[in-house]
Order: sequence, then C-alpha cells, then structure tokens
Amino acid sequence: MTTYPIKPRIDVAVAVVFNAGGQVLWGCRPEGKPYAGYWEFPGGKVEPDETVWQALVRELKEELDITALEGGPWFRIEHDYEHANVRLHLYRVWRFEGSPKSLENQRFTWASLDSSDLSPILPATEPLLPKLAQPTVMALSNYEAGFEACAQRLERGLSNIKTPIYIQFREKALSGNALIQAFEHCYGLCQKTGQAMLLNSDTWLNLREHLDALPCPLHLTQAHLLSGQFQDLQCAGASVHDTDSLRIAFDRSLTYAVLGAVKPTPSHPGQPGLGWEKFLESAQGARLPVFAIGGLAAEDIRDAHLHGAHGIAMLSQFGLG
Ligand SMILES: Nc1nc2c([nH]c(=O)n2[C@H]2C[C@H](O)[C@@H](COP(=O)(O)OP(=O)(O)OP(=O)(O)O)O2)c(=O)[nH]1
Repeated sequence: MTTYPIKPRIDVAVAVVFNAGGQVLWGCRPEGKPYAGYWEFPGGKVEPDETVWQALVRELKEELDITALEGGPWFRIEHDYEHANVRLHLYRVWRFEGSPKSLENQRFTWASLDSSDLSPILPATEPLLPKLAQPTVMALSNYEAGFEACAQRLERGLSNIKTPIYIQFREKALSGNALIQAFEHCYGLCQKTGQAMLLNSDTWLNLREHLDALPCPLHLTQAHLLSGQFQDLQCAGASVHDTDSLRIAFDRSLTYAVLGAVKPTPSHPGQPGLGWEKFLESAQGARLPVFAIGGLAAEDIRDAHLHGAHGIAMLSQFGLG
C-alpha cells in the first residue's frame, strides 16, 4: 500500500505594515527556509497558545525589532505548497514603534503595496497584491435623489481626495434621458479625475441599449451574483448580504465584495444594521477584500479597518462637509 506524506496545515500571521507615506514593509526570506530569496510580508507561524495578533506582534519584534501597536484583520487565504498547506491571516498594521532592523539576517525594504519592482514574491502572496492595493473608498452615485445635489457632492468629494477611489454608478430609479445625463456626468468626472468607475449591474440593464459597449467593469447586485449572470463581461465585485454569497464572490474571482448594512440607514428603513462584530464574523472567512456599507462616513474608516473591512462604501456621506 502506498503511503503519502501528510503535509502540515499551518496558520501564519502576515503583517502588512504601513508607514506614513503609504508604503509597506517587505522582507526577503533568508537562506535555510523554503522559498529562500522570495519577498514576503513579515510574519510567521502562529504558535498553539497564541492569537494571530499575538503571533504577529512577536514575529515583528523577533524579525525586525518593531512593536506593532494598532492594526486589524484584513482577510484569510489558503495555499498549498509542497512543504505545507498554509492559511495566511493577513493583517493591516497602521501604528508601530521603532524602526526596522534586520535581526534574522534577512533583507527588508519599504515599497509600494502592489510592488512590481520586487521579485520574486511568494506564490501565495503575489496574486493578492492587486486586491490589497485597490482603493479603500467607494462612493456610490445618487443622481436619482437630485441631479445637481449629487453632481456637486461628487465633484466636491473628488476635489478633496488625493488617493484613488472607486465610483459606483448606481441609479435604480432613473431611465431614458435622465439616466443618460447622469451617466455622462459621472463618466466625464471619472475620466477627468482618473478615478475608477464601476457600473452597477441593475443600472447596466437600463443603460445598455444606449451604449455601444460596457464602459467600465460591472459591480454585480447579489441577485446577479447568485444567478451567475454576466459571466462574459468584466466584473469587479459584488454586493453581498451573507456568507454564502461571499463564497460565491470568491469562487467567481471577484476583486472585492461589499457587505452591509453595518449601521441603520435611511435606504433600508426599520432595519437595525449588522453591527461591526457581525460584520467581522462574516468578513473574516471571505478570502477576498470586503467593503463595509450602510450609514458610514469617512470617519468610520478606522472602525472598519479594526473589524476586517478592506474599506468603506458611502452613498450620501461622500463629499459632505
Ligand atoms: N510571513 C509570510 N509568510 C508567507 C507569506 N506568503 C506565504 O505564502 N507565506 C508562507 C510561507 C511559509 O510557508 C509560511 C510562513 O512560515 P515561516 O516558515 O516563514 O514561519 P516562521 O517565521 O514562523 O518560521 P520558522 O522559523 O518557525 O520556521 O507562510 C507572506 O507574505 N508572509
């Protein structure tokens, strides 16, 4: 009878440490470890008596002599290597003490998150980079509540923001000329500011007879995600309301999911909202970045990051104030 070696399953704490300039800390795996010479985020195995955060704090101290002070879970992903099956618990660290030193003879550097200048990067980590580096703010259009008010809000919001964001064009109630006028304004604004536009799949159904081709990637509604529609079109992400849908979003190789509503919101009257703890529970197993939505404003981003959200999506709060 043939016997097969049983590969260990290891839980790994992975720290994506940001500096004030938005760069992240990369380490190069030292000689003697599997994949020596490959770049990775700092971290290491979670010991049996540790939480992931404790392991992360310990590894950053042992490897680089820095003390992680504040951070939050991002998402988890599994990968089968020849040497082990690993479950990577990615954490974002945005506050730490000390300046990194090489304590284990490893090279390290600060570089961008989507680092194309570092090579090679560990096989489980490299495909995650475009997902991690995508915008952390999504603004949703709302021209149907009033063209001028929405146009001004988006223009003001975009003139104040210095980082890339997503703008999702989502108009349930508009049709005909009003829909085209709103689309043209939003599309023009994204072109002018270089921001990435997404088109809600419900809105696309009303808009497509007026356009020659899909103008930007689709954002799927949960119903379209579940029905498997639009497989032949470029889809960036999807709205989801439960963990089953998060699994489908991952299986469809989407770049992100949007989960909510986290807080009570006028768009869903009478519903209490998930709350951050329930959001965290669902987002943890998602295997892809999850935006939080529902009654959120720019000042909620820290809470969002503490509770496993990649970022926040805002309907009426974007561009206010
Ligand atoms: N730290 C880290 N590990 C990663 C990343 N991507 C990835 O696939 N891994 C894998 C490689 C390894 O199989 C595993 C980490 O285990 P390790 O051997 O480096 O952990 P360790 O520092 O505790 O090692 P050891 O000294 O106890 O052997 O996770 C990443 O970006 N960062």
